[in-house]
Amino acid sequence: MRSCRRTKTPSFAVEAKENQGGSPTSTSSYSRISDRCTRRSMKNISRRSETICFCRVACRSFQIHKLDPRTKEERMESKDDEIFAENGKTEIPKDGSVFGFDSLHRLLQSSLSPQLFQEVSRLLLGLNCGRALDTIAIPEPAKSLSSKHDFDLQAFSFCAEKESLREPRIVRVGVIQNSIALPTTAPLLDQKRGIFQKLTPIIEAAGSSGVNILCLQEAWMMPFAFCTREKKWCEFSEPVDGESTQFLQDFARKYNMVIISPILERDEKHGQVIWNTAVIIGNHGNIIGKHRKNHIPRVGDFNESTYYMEGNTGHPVFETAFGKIAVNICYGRHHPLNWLAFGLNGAEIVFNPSATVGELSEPMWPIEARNAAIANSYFVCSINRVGTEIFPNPFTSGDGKPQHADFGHFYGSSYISSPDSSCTPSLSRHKDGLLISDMDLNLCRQLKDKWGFRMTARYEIYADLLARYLKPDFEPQVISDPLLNKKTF
Ligand SMILES: NC(=O)NCCC(=O)O
Repeated sequence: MRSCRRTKTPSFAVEAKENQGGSPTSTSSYSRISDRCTRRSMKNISRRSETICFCRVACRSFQIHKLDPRTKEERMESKDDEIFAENGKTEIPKDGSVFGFDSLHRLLQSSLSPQLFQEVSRLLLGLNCGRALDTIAIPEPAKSLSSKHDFDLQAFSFCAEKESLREPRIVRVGVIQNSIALPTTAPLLDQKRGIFQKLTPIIEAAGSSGVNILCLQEAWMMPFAFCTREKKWCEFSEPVDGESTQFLQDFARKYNMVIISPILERDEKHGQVIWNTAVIIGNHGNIIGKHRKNHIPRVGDFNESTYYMEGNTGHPVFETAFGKIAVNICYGRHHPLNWLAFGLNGAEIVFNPSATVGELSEPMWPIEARNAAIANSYFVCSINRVGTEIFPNPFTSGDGKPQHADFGHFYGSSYISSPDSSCTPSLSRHKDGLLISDMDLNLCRQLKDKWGFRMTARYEIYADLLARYLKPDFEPQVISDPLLNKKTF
């Protein structure tokens, strides 16, 4: 078991700050306030003190502080010309970044004074055991893999209170987000092998950092071609013990690591039926079991029901060497009962491997998994793929949009939520990444004891409602105001 120590100035944090140009604030930084910014901020604020305060925050948001790597002096670049076009409208960067930053968190870190950033982070990410999450020092081999192969690498640690009768149960979890390796026009086998090759250094980084449980993104071994409705993409499907599983089994054995591998599954024993499945590979390289996605999207270009069936594996929890885990695949995150069922079966960590795009779901992304972690007293690891995948033939989805050849931007932003409502910052919005987190699983029971959600849940009244609701003669319990349809004057 790892010990859960609080380090004062983790070297990784300092480095990350330098990389992001997060230099300390000086008052002179505020003096370069652009006319445009001043006009904009003054428009709606009348009181002088408020105006100054607002200007400072707003204008710093559009100025980028960078440390010159040679002189270590602060350079400041104004970004507002890049952000606002002539007509005053924002231009969304095509690369998927947040105006040149990997994430909103990093934009804020670079733009706010350290004190403001600390308070903003507290409000956005919450506190774990009353404190901001610690970063953990990442081993050198992983750091050099991340610089060589240009993937985002972040690591945090969730603590629990010390208990008198139980030892801490700290596990190290890793999640990987990635873009595809080759264009969707390349031969299918090359595409799949290209992804294997791309993922190898990221998985190596996880293994060499001592990750105990690693999860990849939904259908990681193929482009997310389900928008097209073309049947040729079915060729990517594999049996549970197929090539992709074998590829990962080697890493599981090498690093004594449980690996969750979400694939497109072909069930050769049942008439070639296709499923969206997570294979759970044990830390000895054995296959512990599988879970098939329960809820299939019927939204936008997510035409997934053309390809695979609604899962028939229930809500299994897999008892592994490192804890009880479950997998709620992508669209299942919109279904609170799906989350609940994994919790009722005793999950301590639920992984949510996903593939979703900005226009559709980005405002929901930071909320749903975090809410599930709180409501069910378990950890949730949310993973989303990255990049824009362009397909050879344009398609439509009956929603009035002109034909197009891509889903839109998969916005990455993988993150981890804790039952105490705190969460990590998210990985990059546009780059591959590995997010590592230590978590003391004792926190799950501690939160159950604190909030008593299980004890106050009143499942019987909901079981009764659901049983009635499922009957064809169900009548909703609505009590109408008797005066509704009467004239009262
Ligand atoms: N892969 C998948 O189920 N996507 C649906 C879109 C969403 O849930 O955001």
